[in-house]
Amino acid sequence: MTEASRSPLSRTALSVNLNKVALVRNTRHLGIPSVTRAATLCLEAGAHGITVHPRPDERHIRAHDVHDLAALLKAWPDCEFNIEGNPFHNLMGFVRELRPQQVTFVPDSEGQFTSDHGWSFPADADRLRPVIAQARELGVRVSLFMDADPAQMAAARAVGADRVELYTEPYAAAWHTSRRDEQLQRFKAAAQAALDAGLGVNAGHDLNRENLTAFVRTVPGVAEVSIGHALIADALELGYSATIADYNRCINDAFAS
Ligand SMILES: CC(=O)[C@@H](O)[C@H](O)COP(=O)(O)O
Ligand SMILES: NCC(=O)COP(=O)(O)O
Repeated sequence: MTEASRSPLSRTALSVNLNKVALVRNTRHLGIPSVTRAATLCLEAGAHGITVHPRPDERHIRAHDVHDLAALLKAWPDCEFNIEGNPFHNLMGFVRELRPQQVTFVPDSEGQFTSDHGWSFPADADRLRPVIAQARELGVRVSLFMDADPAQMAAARAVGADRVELYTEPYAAAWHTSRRDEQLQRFKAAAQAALDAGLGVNAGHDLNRENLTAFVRTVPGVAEVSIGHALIADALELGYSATIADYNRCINDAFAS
């Protein structure tokens, strides 16, 4: 995969979350499926980045995976490494040591089943400000995981964040219901408020091949989507190459006139 054949980054970047590859790997002591092999195949197929969420209980991504992926991504200078997690648990050590291109702060508790809400302002402002400053001083872009609430975006900017990641599960859950359009409008308003506040916009959680095109078409300025659960499930059936090609098609369809 050359820079010329990768979808141009002026469009929405696809960052592949590899948590679920590690989850399967961890059920045996055989090292398969390999997280680094999965990353290589996804990047070769045209993904723009790799995301991991090393939870404190190491149920899926383990500390060595984060180090291995950081080393691997050095060979892919046009691609980004995005590490997600709670900056008040285990995340900042990875940030200081590995300096990924992006870190996404997520307000999960230890042992949380999966991410299900964003930061809340003004409640979280004072504790977030110093950790955001630390990461940015290390040259790491900071994205805050946020519910799609337009009223929260200026506060996210005021604490120093570069981007927000809109938590898309409510949109994905509404996809097969009459609330789909209402959710799309809600995310559109939140993204516009973020852009107006000077923030970049990322999005993720339960995005899939059904709901991705409408999201990227309707919600303004989405710089990056991070997708794991559905994408890895698709890859079990289609293989990584065909799966990444189809997710990039979903994104490109959003920009087709
Ligand atoms: C922040 C976010 O939405 C994802 O990282 C999601 O939490 C995936 O984590 P799991 O794979 O552990 O569900
Ligand atoms: N930030 C969201 C992410 O990385 C993947 O979420 P999901 O697609 O596994 O729900």
